[in-house]
Amino acid sequence: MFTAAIAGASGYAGGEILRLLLAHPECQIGALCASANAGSLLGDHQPHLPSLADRRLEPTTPQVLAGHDVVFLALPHGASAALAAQLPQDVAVVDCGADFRLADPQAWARFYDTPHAGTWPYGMPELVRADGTRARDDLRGATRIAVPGCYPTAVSLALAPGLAAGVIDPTDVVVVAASGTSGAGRSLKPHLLGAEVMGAMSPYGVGGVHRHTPEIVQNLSAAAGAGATVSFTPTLAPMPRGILATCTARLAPGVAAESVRQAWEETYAAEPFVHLLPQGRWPSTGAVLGSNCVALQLAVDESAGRVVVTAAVDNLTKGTAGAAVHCANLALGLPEPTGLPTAGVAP
Ligand SMILES: NC(=O)C1=CN([C@@H]2O[C@H](COP(=O)(O)OP(=O)(O)OC[C@H]3O[C@@H](n4cnc5c(N)ncnc54)[C@H](OP(=O)(O)O)[C@@H]3O)[C@@H](O)[C@H]2O)C=CC1
Ligand SMILES: CC(=O)N[C@@H](CCC(=O)OP(=O)(O)O)C(=O)O
Repeated sequence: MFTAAIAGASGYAGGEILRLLLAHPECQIGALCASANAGSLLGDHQPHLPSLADRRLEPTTPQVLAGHDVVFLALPHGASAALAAQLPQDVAVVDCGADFRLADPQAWARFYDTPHAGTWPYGMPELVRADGTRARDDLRGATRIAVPGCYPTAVSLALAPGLAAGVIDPTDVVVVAASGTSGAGRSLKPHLLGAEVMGAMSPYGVGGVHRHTPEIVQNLSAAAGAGATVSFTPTLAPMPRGILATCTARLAPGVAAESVRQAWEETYAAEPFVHLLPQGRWPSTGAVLGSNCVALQLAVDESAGRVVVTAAVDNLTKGTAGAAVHCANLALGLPEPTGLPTAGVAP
């Protein structure tokens, strides 16, 4: 058994971590923390978690969080570093924010307005790298882990196999992805007013300025073993959760179209949470809601000379909380799939 504290328990990511931990056979849920909402009941914020409704939220302090085996941080960017620095090194800290995801301080400075906090092992276990290792190799027994962003999860798992196998060109990657509105968190944002979001799709962060761009570049470069160039355009879709990423890359010279799929089949054959769908069936956000899986499909567009890979994830499950629990399992030496759902909620 392990004990877990959750900072950010009143938010979307914190709520999803709690939903998963309630079904985790090895977890005992400890302190639940918030900021402005400290003192209120969890049931005021997470009505879908009735068994925890009467738990009172505590202030987010190192004293409250220490004394647990695992601390999940689901806080706004910039809030994790000071807190983590005051937690004992033997506590496994799993951070859902961006603070420790990027290795390059200059890339951080171009996209974020807080000082670069540092770099922790990157919590995308299935990510394959050019040297054949996977990111999980850095996560077993780790006590500090940076959980990936939701778009980088979909895009990196979609393209890494082809890059690592050299069948697609890392210098010409184009991604357009649609996200549900929960990706933006719970706090009020004018562009997310219901009347404006419902019934409309719109792009944002256009022109290479979205802060997930350097994280995607970092992952695709690690997979390719060479610098990747990525044009990434996010769009907002009228749905509460889910991401559908359409990723295309130029077919590498001399690669036969019919040999392309093999790279994905071999990379993910033994991965419980990455599903390359049978040929002809395409991913849908509706099929992965509440599940810790990414669904993938690919096709070769021979007239354009490009490989098209589509990925669907639930931004709050595989895209955040599921990855966080998966990482905690690795940190604690538990079987990786413990407590994690592969079944979604449909329709
Ligand atoms: N939503 C998503 O799909 C994804 C989110 N993430 C990351 O997870 C983190 C949380 O996101 P999300 O749950 O969506 O955000 P929310 O806005 O829904 O929740 C934020 C939580 O953090 C608490 N909080 C705010 N400021 C502080 C502070 N200074 N100190 C302590 N606690 C604080 C809030 O408490 P209170 O209610 O008291 O204000 C609330 O519990 C972010 O870093 C986000 O980038 C990562 C991938 C995907
Ligand atoms: C729809 C929407 O607004 N999505 C968020 C992504 C949230 C997320 O995954 O990422 P972080 O952990 O890096 O914040 C955005 O585009 O900023």
